Amino acid sequence: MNRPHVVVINTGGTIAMRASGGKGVVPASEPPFSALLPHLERHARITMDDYLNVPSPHMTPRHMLALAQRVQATVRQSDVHGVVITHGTDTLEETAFLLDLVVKTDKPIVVTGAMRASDELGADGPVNLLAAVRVAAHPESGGKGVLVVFNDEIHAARYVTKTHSTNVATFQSPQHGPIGTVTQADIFYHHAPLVREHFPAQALAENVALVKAAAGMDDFFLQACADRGVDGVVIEALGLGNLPPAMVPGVRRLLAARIPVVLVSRCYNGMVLPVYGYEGGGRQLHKLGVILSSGRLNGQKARIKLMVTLSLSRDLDQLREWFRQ
Ligand SMILES: NC(=O)C[C@H](N)C(=O)O
Repeated sequence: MNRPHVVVINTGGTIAMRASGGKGVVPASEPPFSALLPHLERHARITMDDYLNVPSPHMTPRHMLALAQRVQATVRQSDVHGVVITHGTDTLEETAFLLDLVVKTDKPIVVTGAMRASDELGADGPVNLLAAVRVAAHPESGGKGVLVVFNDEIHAARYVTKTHSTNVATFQSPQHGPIGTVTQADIFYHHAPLVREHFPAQALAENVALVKAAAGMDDFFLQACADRGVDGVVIEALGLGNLPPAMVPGVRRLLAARIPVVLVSRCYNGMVLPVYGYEGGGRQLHKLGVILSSGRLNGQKARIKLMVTLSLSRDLDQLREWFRQ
């Protein structure tokens, strides 16, 4: 049988950690995947690429961009059918979304990980890796953007988020649900994401801050962003895109310094819109020049998108257009 060639790029995370050494859960000296190879090889010809072995809180935008370049080079190889990336779950959605924005290909790119260390009872890494390889090898997995496979579900990188700090069903797409299901027999897609974007970023504007709004907050963090001269700021605003009035002076200062400010909602469903006209309301912020991200991205993903897009343009109208999706 001519099996598809799938390259597995390992970057670390709990899937590659051990819990039993008395030091807490820490990276294993070697990714523990060799015992799984016979199972994976039933579905694809596997090449293992042990690229990094870091906890995902140690991942930086620089690591993510270097990974994107590695994935791009891998999918350029004509004999490669798809790529699987193993990754820590804490920042998995950020890496997956960056790959979604930057890598240009219709070949399947699948990101997975685990919630339990490799030597824990009920470790979910092996079954997640097997499912990810099966998805990457499947003929219907191409052209859907970067996929996140976890707990037998297939999610679009754009919409998936880590929702639980311990549960193996942590990855969910709150607004749209999974796009497919992995079963013992086959893989089934239910729908496909309509929004796909590509930004040919060669570098990132790394200095983008993420600030969360809460009742009664003032502009302390926004002033600190202006003092530091950050590249941009994403604010997780209240509801439909509103801020406490005491945050507005900080917003004005950032905009006067031509530092782009992007607004998303701290609600995990819905979007921000220029509706409320009161002080700090989304309509006022929009008029001031704040970019309202109508694309339903959460804060951490909007931050990744601003890092990517700012590397291509600092024009506010252009950025506003890009943040419509
Ligand atoms: N489940 C995990 O992978 C969490 C871990 N802290 C990481 O992101 O590396």
